[in-house]
Amino acid sequence: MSDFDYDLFVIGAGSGGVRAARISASHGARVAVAEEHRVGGTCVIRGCVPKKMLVYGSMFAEELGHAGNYGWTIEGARFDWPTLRDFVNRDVDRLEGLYGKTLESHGVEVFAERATIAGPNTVRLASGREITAAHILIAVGAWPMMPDFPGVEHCITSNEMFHLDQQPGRLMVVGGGYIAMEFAGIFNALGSEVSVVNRTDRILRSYDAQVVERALHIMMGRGITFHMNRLVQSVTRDEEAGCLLVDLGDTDPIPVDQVLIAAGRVPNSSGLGLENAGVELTDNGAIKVDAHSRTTCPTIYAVGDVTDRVQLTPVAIREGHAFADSVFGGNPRTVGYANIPSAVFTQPPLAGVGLTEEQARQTYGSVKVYSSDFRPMKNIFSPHAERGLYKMIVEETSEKILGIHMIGPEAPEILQVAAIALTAGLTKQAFDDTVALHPSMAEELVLLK
Ligand SMILES: Cc1cc2nc3c(=O)[nH]c(=O)nc-3n(C[C@H](O)[C@H](O)[C@H](O)COP(=O)(O)OP(=O)(O)OC[C@H]3O[C@@H](n4cnc5c(N)ncnc54)[C@H](O)[C@@H]3O)c2cc1C
Ligand SMILES: NC(=O)c1ccc[n+]([C@@H]2O[C@H](COP(=O)([O-])OP(=O)(O)OC[C@H]3O[C@@H](n4cnc5c(N)ncnc54)[C@H](O)[C@@H]3O)[C@@H](O)[C@H]2O)c1
Repeated sequence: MSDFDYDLFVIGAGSGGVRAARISASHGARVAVAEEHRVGGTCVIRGCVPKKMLVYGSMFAEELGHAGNYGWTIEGARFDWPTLRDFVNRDVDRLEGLYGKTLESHGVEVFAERATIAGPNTVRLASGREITAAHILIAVGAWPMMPDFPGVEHCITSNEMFHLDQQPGRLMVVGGGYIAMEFAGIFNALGSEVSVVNRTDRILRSYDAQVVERALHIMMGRGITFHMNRLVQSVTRDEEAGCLLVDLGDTDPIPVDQVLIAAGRVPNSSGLGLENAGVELTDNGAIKVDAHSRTTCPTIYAVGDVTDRVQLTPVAIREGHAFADSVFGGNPRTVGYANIPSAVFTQPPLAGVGLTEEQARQTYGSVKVYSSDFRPMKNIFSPHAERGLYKMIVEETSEKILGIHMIGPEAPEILQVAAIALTAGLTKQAFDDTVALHPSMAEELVLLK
């Protein structure tokens, strides 16, 4: 029995922290967790899960819009934001309960308050109580970055989007990344007038340029307005008109009802008392870690968004699991960051794994690109004549697959399975040898030319 109160104290009960706590406990460690907000963290409470549910809710608009072509008459269809919002938030409550139960059933003690580092083996709770642990894991996530312009206090972040009293009639989204595009898609589908302000002429920078070009074309076709190469100069509240006025510098101020800032998320590392244990930060405020997620203090580890390696839930979970296996399971291991699949849940969604065409050309000089540009059967009945695009980038001689990128209905579902091909190091031939499943959209992947 050690002299410490616990073998492990986890700060933050989000994706990384909950997994690390549960697995460490199952390896026999005595574990406690502090959570200052709600168990589940960003993904469950105000990220992936409620976001995806809003996407599902908003997709009814399109289905209902072309249901008539399939012979359905739907009378009196109308959308009510509070109903969707409350439904989603009830499910978030349910999931929060399940996460809490999982921790409880593994014997993990939960402190529902903020914790900071008081020393290499000591945390201090907001109540003032100090607790000691042989190891401390920092899993406090990231927080929305707010740009510095006059009136930014009138703007909201993705955190507030899940609790809006009313659906904004006019929504302006600032940023061109995942969060910006997903919320633009949701509220466009729900009938809001949506505009996007992006500081460059490129959105979704980490995705394949040709796929992104298609996404942009489709989003504009669906009525989203893009103000490219612009920065918000100021936001003022027009009390009389009951709206916000956004100044982009070169036009008359644009009246909107809400401004969503989606300009990236910064590691949640400030005010954590890291200096009390010699835990160092990188230049952008991320906690410095080695391949085993160990910080510059040997007893303190960090996983997930606070380390700013890849800000995705499955990555935080893997890092938390590898930490627990390494420190308490007698199985030291690291996380592989190659070929992480990801998706943007726009409408239609896009998804990708491996190198984009530009990255592959930069790395290999010359590569082969196979593609399929097709009209999904589902869209034949739709008012949108939108086309899907699938791309496979392969090494020139061996035809080993370097990347797969796609836009079209259900792209994330299809890409998750296709990503296995990169992990397994397959070549294009393996796809050619696979019989098509007809009629499906996924069959385009084994018919690429
Ligand atoms: C709108 C949105 C949509 C997203 N969609 C996706 C998606 O579709 N797919 C995907 O893979 N990823 C998505 N993400 C990213 C994903 O949510 C994060 O990568 C993931 O949650 C990171 O997990 P984490 O454990 O590092 O931190 P978090 O899940 O953020 O957990 C950190 C926890 O620590 C708590 N905390 C912070 N400081 C303290 C303290 N001092 N004391 C006690 N508790 C503290 C916080 O309250 C929080 O609960 C999305 C994010 C957002 C914002
Ligand atoms: N589907 C998913 O997997 C998903 C969904 C949402 C979020 N996430 C994760 O959360 C992270 C954060 O999402 P995000 O969309 O906030 O970040 P992001 O990094 O994807 O995009 C940030 C955007 O903000 C712009 N920007 C930066 N500074 C700005 C400024 N001062 N003014 C105006 N624009 C500015 C950038 O050019 C970029 O377009 C993502 O990196 C991602 O890993 C994932």
